[in-house]
Amino acid sequence: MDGGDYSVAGGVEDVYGEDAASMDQPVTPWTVSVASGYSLMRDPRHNKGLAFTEKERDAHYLRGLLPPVVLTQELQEKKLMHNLRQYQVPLQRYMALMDLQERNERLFYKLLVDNVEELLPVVYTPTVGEACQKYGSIFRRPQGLYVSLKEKGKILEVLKNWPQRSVQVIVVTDGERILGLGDLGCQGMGIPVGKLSLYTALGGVRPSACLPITIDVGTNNEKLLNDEFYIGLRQRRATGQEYAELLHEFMSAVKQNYGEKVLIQFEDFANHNAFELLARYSSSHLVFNDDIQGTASVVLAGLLAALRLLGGTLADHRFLFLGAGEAGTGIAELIALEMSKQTGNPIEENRKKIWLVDSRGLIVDSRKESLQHFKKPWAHEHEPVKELVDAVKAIKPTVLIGTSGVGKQFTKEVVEAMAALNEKPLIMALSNPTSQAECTAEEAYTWSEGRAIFASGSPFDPFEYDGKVFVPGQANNAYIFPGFGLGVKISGAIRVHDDMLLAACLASHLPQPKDLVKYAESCMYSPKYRTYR
Ligand SMILES: O=C([O-])CC(=O)C(=O)O
Ligand SMILES: [Mg+2]
Repeated sequence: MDGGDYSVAGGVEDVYGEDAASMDQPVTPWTVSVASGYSLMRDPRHNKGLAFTEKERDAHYLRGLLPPVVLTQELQEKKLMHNLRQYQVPLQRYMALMDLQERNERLFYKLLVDNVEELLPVVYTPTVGEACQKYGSIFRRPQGLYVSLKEKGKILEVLKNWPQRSVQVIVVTDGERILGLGDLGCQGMGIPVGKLSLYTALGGVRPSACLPITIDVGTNNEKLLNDEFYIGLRQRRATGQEYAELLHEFMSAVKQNYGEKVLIQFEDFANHNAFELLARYSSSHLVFNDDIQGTASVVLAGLLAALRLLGGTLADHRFLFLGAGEAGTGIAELIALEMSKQTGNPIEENRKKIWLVDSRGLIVDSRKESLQHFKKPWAHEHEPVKELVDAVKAIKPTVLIGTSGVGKQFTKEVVEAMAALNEKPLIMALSNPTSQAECTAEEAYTWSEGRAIFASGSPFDPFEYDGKVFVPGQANNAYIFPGFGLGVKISGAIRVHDDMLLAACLASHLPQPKDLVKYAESCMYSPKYRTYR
């Protein structure tokens, strides 16, 4: 396939001329009719602000609606970055960026693409967590689609209210476990919105193909239930059959409305629903659970990279997790699977090298009866151990991974125990946002006397210890889902398999990807302004 062949496998045709593939051709700024004048300026998808050219101002009835100057997109970008940097409070930057997204979508993505490192922590973790907590107060224009219990029996109609027809990726949450912050109910919407902005900025999936959805079945968060600015249903969470029926109607309606090939990313569901939803719909829909599968791929990729520093193969190491939910068991299982690929040993054997601690202590066989099903494969033979630090001393792991959603659990004692056992202890504090990280970068480096290899879910600044600068790694599923999603879309896949996740962590093992890269690029959205005829 050469660069000029843009036939797309996944039913992902560039109807609105948004992709790099059609950059050189002028386009008609379609809304329902041709947008012009005032309405063109108010349409975030087509608005260019002061960058409308003289010709466009004449042709599209914009004369007088704008001051005389014509700016380049680059100058607009420079101005906006300057303005953003004036805000000291991250939430103010978040709100300014959301305003920009609603005003001038291409400029928003231009900023995001050109300043990823600086803006990722604003539109995404950790600031998005605070935004969700305060969503009711900072709420301006609604983003995404809200499906609540009120819409039961009418979900297909709700989907049809969404203005875009060519949706390719849906990120959906029910808000029950937003990052490590717990149940934020309907205010979880910030998460699908943030995730999908990365689908566009990092994965090149065009904005019109992205649909953020929040399913509101109530909340058990008392604070929100009593908050006069809360935006969701003011009732406790529906569970059991009522919950399952709403989700089933939703999943069926999505397939009916958007077809077999729409990618549905489950995000921040509570453990008790996440595993079940993934199992239930993975054979009938193109579904992907970011917290289970996305996190697992990124962490495995990180481990494989870290092995170059640690030495040995995966199977030579012992792993201890704090947290046995979606992320913990997802990562553990993918590690075991990769060990099997490498050694040929049965997966049951490999699981024995991986130990998990939950809120009740080390997961051991004597607890098996009372364990939730996703924890059972990790119940190995051992006497009960209550405290993490004792589990470290008993199991002697080379790798310690935090996925507990609870901050400050890797205490000085725990890190010191890891450092006493290992020349280079590998410590991953993956819970988000920063407040929930099991330890900070500074703590990991200091308490291990500069010997730890450290990665976290939320970003930490480089840290200087004993005259040496340590740059922490970030192991966040943001490093995989946008590219993974793009790959799924352009390959036309209709189901997600574990092998695809392994392939995503081992991308350097793929055959020469020269033409594939060209092809992928041609399918990717470009935030540069288009010329309007
Ligand atoms: O959103 C993030 O930063 C990573 C993630 O999926 C989570 O913490 O649930
Ligand atoms: Mg998540």
